[in-house]
Amino acid sequence: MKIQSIKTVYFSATGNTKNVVKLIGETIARNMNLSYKEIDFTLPQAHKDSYEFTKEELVIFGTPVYAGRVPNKVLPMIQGLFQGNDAFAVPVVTFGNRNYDNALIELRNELENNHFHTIAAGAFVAQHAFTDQLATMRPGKSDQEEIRGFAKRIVTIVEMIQTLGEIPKPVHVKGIEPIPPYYTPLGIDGKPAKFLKAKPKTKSNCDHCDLCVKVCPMGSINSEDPSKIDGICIKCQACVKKCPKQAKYFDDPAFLSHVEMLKRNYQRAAKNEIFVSDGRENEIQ
Ligand SMILES: Cc1cc2nc3c(=O)[nH]c(=O)nc-3n(C[C@H](O)[C@H](O)[C@H](O)COP(=O)(O)O)c2cc1C
Repeated sequence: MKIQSIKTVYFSATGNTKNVVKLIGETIARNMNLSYKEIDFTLPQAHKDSYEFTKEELVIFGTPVYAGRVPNKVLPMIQGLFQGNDAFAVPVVTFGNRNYDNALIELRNELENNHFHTIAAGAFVAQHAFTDQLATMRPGKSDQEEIRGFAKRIVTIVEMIQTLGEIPKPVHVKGIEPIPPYYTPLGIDGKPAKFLKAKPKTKSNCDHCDLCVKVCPMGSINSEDPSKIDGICIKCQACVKKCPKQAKYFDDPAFLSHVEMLKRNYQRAAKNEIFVSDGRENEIQ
C-alpha cells in the first residue's frame, strides 16, 4: 500500500477548522512530496454531492466542536456523504477553549463506520466563534508549531504503515462510549441556557449585499430579505463574522448569558491534544 495523495475535508463555518486541517494537509503533502486537494462541505451546494476515496489517499477530516460533539446537523452529512473505501484518515476537531468532550471519538467512530482507517487524531484550540475573548487569536504561533509537529508525526506513521503493509487498529482517542448526550450550555446563574431557537437579528445598516445568504451553511437566510431567517439556525456565527457591515448580531438573553458564563469560567489556556495509532495516548504537554 502506498499513499499517493493528501486530501483535506472540512466543515468550517468561521474558518478555524479549515485553517487547522489545511496546515496539517499541506505540511504532510510537502514533506511527502504528494499532491494536495481540499473538499469544503460547509455550504449547502456541497451537501448535494457525495465523496468517494481510495486506499491510496490520506484524508485529514475536520469539524468544529458544538456542545461537546460533532455538530448535530453535520453528523448526518458525515454519515451520508463520505465513503472511505479503505482510505487512511486523521479525524481533527477544533474547539473554543471549553472542551472537546466526545467530539473526537464521535468523529473517529463515524469515519471508521464509513470505511476509513484512522491512524492519528487531534483536537486543537481555536478562537471561540461566540466571542473573541476565548482562545483569542488561537491557533497562535506556538499552536501552529504543534500542528506542524503533529503533521510530521503523521508522515512517520504513514511511512511505518507502508513499510509494514498492515492496517493499524483505529486510533485510540479520549472520549466516552457509547457517546453521551450533548453538553448542556449553562448561563451565568449555572442553570441550563436554552437558546436553541435563537436566530441572528439584523441592524438597519444592512445594505442587502447578500453575503450572509451565501455563507449560511444551512441556507436559512432569505435572499429577498436577509433579516428573515427562514430555516434552521445552528448558531455557527458565519453571518455575524462575515458581514462587512457588522449588521448581524444575537441578542437572545439565554445565548448572551451562556457566552458570559464561558468568558468567566474558561479563561485558562486549554491544550491541544494529539493521538497516534500505536494504541497509546499522546498528549502534547
Ligand atoms: C454552536 C456552537 C457550539 C460550540 N460548542 C463548543 C463546545 O462545546 N466546546 C468548545 O470548547 N467550543 C465550542 N464552540 C467553539 C467552536 O468549537 C470553535 O469556535 C471552532 O473552532 C469553530 O470552528 P469553525 O471556525 O471551523 O466554524 C462552539 C461554537 C459554536 C458555534
